Amino acid sequence: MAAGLATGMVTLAVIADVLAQRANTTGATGASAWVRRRMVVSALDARSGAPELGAGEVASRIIAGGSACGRIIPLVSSAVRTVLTAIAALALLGTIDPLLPLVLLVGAPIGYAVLRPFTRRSTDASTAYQEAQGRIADRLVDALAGLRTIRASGTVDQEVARILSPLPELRAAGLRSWELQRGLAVSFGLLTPALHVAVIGAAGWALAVGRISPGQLIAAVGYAALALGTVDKIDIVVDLAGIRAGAARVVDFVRPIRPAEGEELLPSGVGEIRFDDVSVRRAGVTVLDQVSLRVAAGSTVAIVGPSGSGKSALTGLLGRMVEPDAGRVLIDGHDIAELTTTQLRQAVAYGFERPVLLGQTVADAIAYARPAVPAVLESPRTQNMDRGMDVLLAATAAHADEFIRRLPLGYHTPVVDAPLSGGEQQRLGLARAVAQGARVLVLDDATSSLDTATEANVVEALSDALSGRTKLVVAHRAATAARADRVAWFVGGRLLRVDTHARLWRDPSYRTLFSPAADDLAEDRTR
Ligand SMILES: Nc1ncnc2c1ncn2[C@@H]1O[C@H](COP(=O)(O)OP(=O)(O)OP(=O)(O)O)[C@@H](O)[C@H]1O
Repeated sequence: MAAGLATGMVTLAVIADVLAQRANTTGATGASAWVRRRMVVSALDARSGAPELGAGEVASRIIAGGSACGRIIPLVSSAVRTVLTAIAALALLGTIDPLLPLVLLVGAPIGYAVLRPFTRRSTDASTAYQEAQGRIADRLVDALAGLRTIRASGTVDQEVARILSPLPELRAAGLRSWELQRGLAVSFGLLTPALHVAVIGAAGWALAVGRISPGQLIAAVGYAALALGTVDKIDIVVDLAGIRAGAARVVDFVRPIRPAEGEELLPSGVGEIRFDDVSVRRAGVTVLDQVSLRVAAGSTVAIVGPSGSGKSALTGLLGRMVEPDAGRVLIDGHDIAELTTTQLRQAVAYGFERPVLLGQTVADAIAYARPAVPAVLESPRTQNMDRGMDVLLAATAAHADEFIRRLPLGYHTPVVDAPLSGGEQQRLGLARAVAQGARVLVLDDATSSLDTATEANVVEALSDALSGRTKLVVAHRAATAARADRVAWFVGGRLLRVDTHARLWRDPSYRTLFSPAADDLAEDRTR
């Protein structure tokens, strides 16, 4: 009976071995690809609610977390194989004399007592190691983003020291891991031969008293070696600690995304916006406090306020880049929390102060956020023609067409090869927002790099191209606020007043929001 059990166990171990080989190839790569994909989505999609981390930390979590999760399947199959082999060896020992496996099992509580603190401490050391790695990556990414400042300030050495300052923590965590592993190897290195000697002793005694034959003694020595061979697989436990640390950093990052995605289009609408009693709190700070604001369809509302008053938070709510802690945001009566990404992109377009241009060519960068027309409705050829026309019209509206045509390959110039000034980048960002064709346009300081004359031209051309669309414009220049139908004035996250620029201008504290040069211009316009 025990021999049958042992044969079954050995067979299972062989099957587990075969499965492990497969798991190593397909399962592991598939699992890490799946986890990395989920992490990338979480990193890019504001709706995931993933913690806001630095770019380097995100990259390091995606790399380490993905590989940790990919190692889980082979590790589990290897652990199963090891346990089955041990059980089979113990069963075979039992067929010789039931006393012999009992001698070996005496070592089990000792092994457990050594392993338990090891896994906890080793996981802590792996976490500390991965955190230090993330901090270094974060600082490096920051420094690369500010390369011009570092070079201009001549602070390369200082930056190198700052980037590498977590190195001692990294080293300490690495050393701690090695020390723990060494300690474990020593403990098991002593335990294994001690148990082997104990089994041989017990088998020798059994031979002496006539319980077993000399042949069985030789077999018992072999089975005991087989059972104890599994103890040598402590690298499984070491690996497990690293995987636990990496997986914890994945679980913390990957959250379910809501709502369900779909391609259903938003029913047509005029672009009325309503912020209903919206509050936003971040890190214990009230960024927006019970804000209620209605923006009539087709109108332009300027958002003004001192630095840090919540202007970007308010505009970020519309594109769900900022999630409200209380209240609702509605576009044409639809709660934006319920919209799919496609519907939201159909409804809201952004022009940023420092737009990042994504896409291969300049034309791609302009068409980047333009929703694709479902293929069933239009042929690829018509789609290409429409795209080309939309790009051209958008570039013209943003006063970008002229400088784009001067680029080496015009609209086909690769973005990386396009030498663009800050103002030109802003105009491409505006063109991208126009090409998106959304009913609501948010301009967050999107014309700040343009000189006053160019800004006036761009704004005029944009109002023609975007007439009828609702606009929310973060304004730092009085001239921009003066052009809006109404101005929403924010102070410390609260909406202080909503009125026309001309009426607000009578308030001296309102005038202090704008620079004196712009004041003169605005005053001229309001007269
Ligand atoms: N994720 C966050 N964690 C902590 N504080 C935040 C967060 N986001 C915004 N804040 C704080 O909320 C306040 C409002 O920020 P916001 O960017 O909306 O201001 P703003 O009016 O657009 O300022 P500026 O004109 O300088 O761009 C600031 O004090 C900012 O530090």
